[in-house]
Amino acid sequence: MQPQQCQPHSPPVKVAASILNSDLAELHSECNRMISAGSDFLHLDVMDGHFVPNLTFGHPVVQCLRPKLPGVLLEVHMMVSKPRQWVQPMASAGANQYTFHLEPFCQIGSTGGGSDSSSPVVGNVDTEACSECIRHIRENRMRVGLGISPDTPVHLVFPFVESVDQILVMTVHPGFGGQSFMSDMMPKVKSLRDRYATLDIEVDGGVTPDNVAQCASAGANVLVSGTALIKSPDPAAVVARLKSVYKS
Ligand SMILES: O=C(CO)[C@@H](O)[C@H](O)COP(=O)(O)O
Ligand SMILES: [Fe+2]
Repeated sequence: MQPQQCQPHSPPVKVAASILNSDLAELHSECNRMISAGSDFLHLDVMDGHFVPNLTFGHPVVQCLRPKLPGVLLEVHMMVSKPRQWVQPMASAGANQYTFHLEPFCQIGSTGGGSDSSSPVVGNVDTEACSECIRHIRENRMRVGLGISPDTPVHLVFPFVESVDQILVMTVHPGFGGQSFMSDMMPKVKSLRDRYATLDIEVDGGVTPDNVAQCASAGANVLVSGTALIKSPDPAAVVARLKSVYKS
């Protein structure tokens, strides 16, 4: 595969394994398997059944995993309607990065799309409440990620970029692993990279070696991959293929 021309000066590529579709009965060993395969960190998808129509796990699971994964960065992807509520419990449990969504701080418009609150947003962001959540995450000594669902315009995160560590552009409608990658999210990624040369830009949902070139050329440098890694007989080869497009 020809090295993909990716954006100049982008920060280094990182692969985060999403364990959502792993054998949750063997979660600890699945996490170790993903780290041994070369994943840079773990992406734990927390869902509350309100923000998205699915329910997964919360801070008690993080608390159990933490001592068994020394030195591993744990990102919690908070697909929850009240992101501020879980900041302190997750920090106490040992999460290192708290990635929450903008949508709970927005006036949800009736613009079709999904029926849950992760569905389309027409704007009117409660800037102060979102900024306060960011401050609260910082006070709890975690890295800050801010995510947008597919129907949320990218410009809504611009006011927050300088105060967070990472912006997450969802490339599926949040709620489930194993969905198909949404290529039409790449203009959002490019719009962010064109403005913010050193920002960590994360893509999450359906990312595989078959579509990673699009992510690289748009400017994403943090790749969340779940099914493509978890279900592979050789996850190390998948990690290598994901990273290979970034080698100049
Ligand atoms: O947040 C989500 C889904 O809501 C993602 O983290 C997916 O769980 C990633 O899994 P794949 O789409 O790569 O299988
Ligand atoms: Fe996720």
